[in-house]
Amino acid sequence: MQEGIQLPTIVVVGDQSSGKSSVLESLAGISLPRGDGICTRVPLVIRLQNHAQSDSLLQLEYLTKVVSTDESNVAIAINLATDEIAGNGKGISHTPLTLVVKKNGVPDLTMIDLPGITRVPVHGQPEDIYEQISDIIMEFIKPEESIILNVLSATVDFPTCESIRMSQLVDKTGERTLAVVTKSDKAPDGLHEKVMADDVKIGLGYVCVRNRIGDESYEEARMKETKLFQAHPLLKKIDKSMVGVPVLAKRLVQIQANIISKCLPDIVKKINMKLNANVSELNNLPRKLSSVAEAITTFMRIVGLSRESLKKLLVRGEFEEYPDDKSMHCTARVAELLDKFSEDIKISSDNNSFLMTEIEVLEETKAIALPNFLPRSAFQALLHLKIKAMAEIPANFIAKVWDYVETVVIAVVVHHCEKYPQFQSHMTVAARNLISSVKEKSTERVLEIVEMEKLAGYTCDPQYLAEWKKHLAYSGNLNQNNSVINLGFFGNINVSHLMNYPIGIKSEAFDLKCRITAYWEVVIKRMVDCIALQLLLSIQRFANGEMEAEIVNEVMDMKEGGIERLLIEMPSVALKRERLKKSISLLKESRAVVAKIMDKIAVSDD
Ligand SMILES: Nc1nc2c(ncn2[C@@H]2O[C@H](COP(=O)(O)OP(=O)(O)OP(=O)(O)O)[C@@H](O)[C@H]2O)c(=O)[nH]1
Repeated sequence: MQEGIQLPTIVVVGDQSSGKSSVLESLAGISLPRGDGICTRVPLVIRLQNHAQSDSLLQLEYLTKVVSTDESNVAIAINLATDEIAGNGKGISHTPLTLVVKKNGVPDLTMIDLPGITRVPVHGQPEDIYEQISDIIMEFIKPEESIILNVLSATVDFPTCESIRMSQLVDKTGERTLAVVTKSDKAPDGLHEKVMADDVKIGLGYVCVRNRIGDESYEEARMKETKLFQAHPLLKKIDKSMVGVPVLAKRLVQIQANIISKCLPDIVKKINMKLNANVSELNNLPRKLSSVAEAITTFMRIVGLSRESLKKLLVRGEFEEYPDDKSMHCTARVAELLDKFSEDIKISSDNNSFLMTEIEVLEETKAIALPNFLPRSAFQALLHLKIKAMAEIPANFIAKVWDYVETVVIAVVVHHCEKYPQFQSHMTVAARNLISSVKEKSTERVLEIVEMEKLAGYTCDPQYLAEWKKHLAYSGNLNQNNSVINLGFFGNINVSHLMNYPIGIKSEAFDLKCRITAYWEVVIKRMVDCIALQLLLSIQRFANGEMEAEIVNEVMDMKEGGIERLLIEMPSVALKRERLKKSISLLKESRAVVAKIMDKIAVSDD
């Protein structure tokens, strides 16, 4: 039950003061707290065990305590324990109190006494006392394994009993409900008829009793009970199989044996399930490291595994460790980022009207010189403008790539540290530090590449001259008077805004445009190739060794306590391990006990 496995139990329910505790007292032959107000304020589990010695042994178990007591003090001890669990007032609690009674002659029974149901709160009780008690009762009578012992006072009309209404909610046909009618001595009139009519559908039948009254001894009470049902003119009509505490004890032992044997296979299944779940949870718990040597070996193994995974993902493009997680397929994702980068550079252009930027540049670079020479500085100025327009794109691309690599590295590290969370934070810190410095270096190199392009227009690629000539071939069309003219590579262009410019300026500007256009193609290709190779190199260096070295430095850092600090386990994990170990040993023990019982049943069935 401690492990949340429902065991078959006999749950005693009844309206307030119906005589529940008195019935249990009669069965156990010991005094329990009795009274006319609310007495039972917490679930009281009474475990009766017949034992051979004449001395009885009584023990109370609650919260984390085990308290020994004896027959004369048990009622007081129960009241004190109840006060401790539910407070001194009239409050109630779900926390159970267990009373173990080992006594000669008692039936082997385990029963749970629950607070009596009352609609009206008595002085000092919370307004919602009915709901609180109903909740407790429902919790215990709902499981199919529970047998409901419904205690009804002979003095009341059974259909009006709250306890009947509640047990009917969970056991409509009454097949797991047994009724005990108390106070038969107080209301003998019509009792025979009442139990025979069975208006409230009690599947397991009725047993009428007369409990101990006042200071009577149990023996005295039993004798008076026997006499009552034998001699009373009205009560003697009730069948003898339906009267008296001894009959009740016998019926309960029988019912308990039946439900236990019916529920055992299911209980075994539940124990096994719980056991398996706990064992696998224990196996999955972070491992405990007991020595520095073990910590170093484990650490180096994790570092090695992480490096291997990163090489596969970042360099070799092998994704068998993450077949379904596309975000971890790095070579492909980085290639996509590179494609996007190359697109972004290509579309970065100025917003001026056709040829206007070139004309403005020519205006500003004119000098006292021959007119048919294109000034070199004009091309240079135009090149600078183009580079300025795209200057941020390469650095942003590098940042994006390394941010992405960081998420992959962290995921890999976290995965390999799953069972050793004490390594995780150190490794992720090291990875982040390293990536940030690699990112910085990488950005510097890329900015250098951009800077280089500003130095001078140069290429040995023959494509430049070929493309320039191809574009320039349409230069003659600038002489046309049409507002839209065909300019080959540039398409059909509306040139009405150029009408007032002399043809010489227009031709020079177009020549400049053809040159820069042909050259820009070369620049983009060169830049993308160069940045891509540079990136590949830094990723490779990172995956091949830099990362490992950084992590080892971070973890071995003597100032921070070195590798020893990894031996310290998280308290929550240690607690969980302890709890699981305890639970596993308890479940194994229970499994052995249940197996023994089932063997006994099998033998007796044979
Ligand atoms: N005459 C007579 N009185 C009884 C009998 N059974 C119980 N009583 C009395 O009825 C009163 C209530 O009995 P309890 O056993 O305390 O009832 P309970 O249902 O356990 O009470 P709560 O747990 O407080 O709801 C006590 O004073 C008992 O002595 C009986 O068979 N005959």
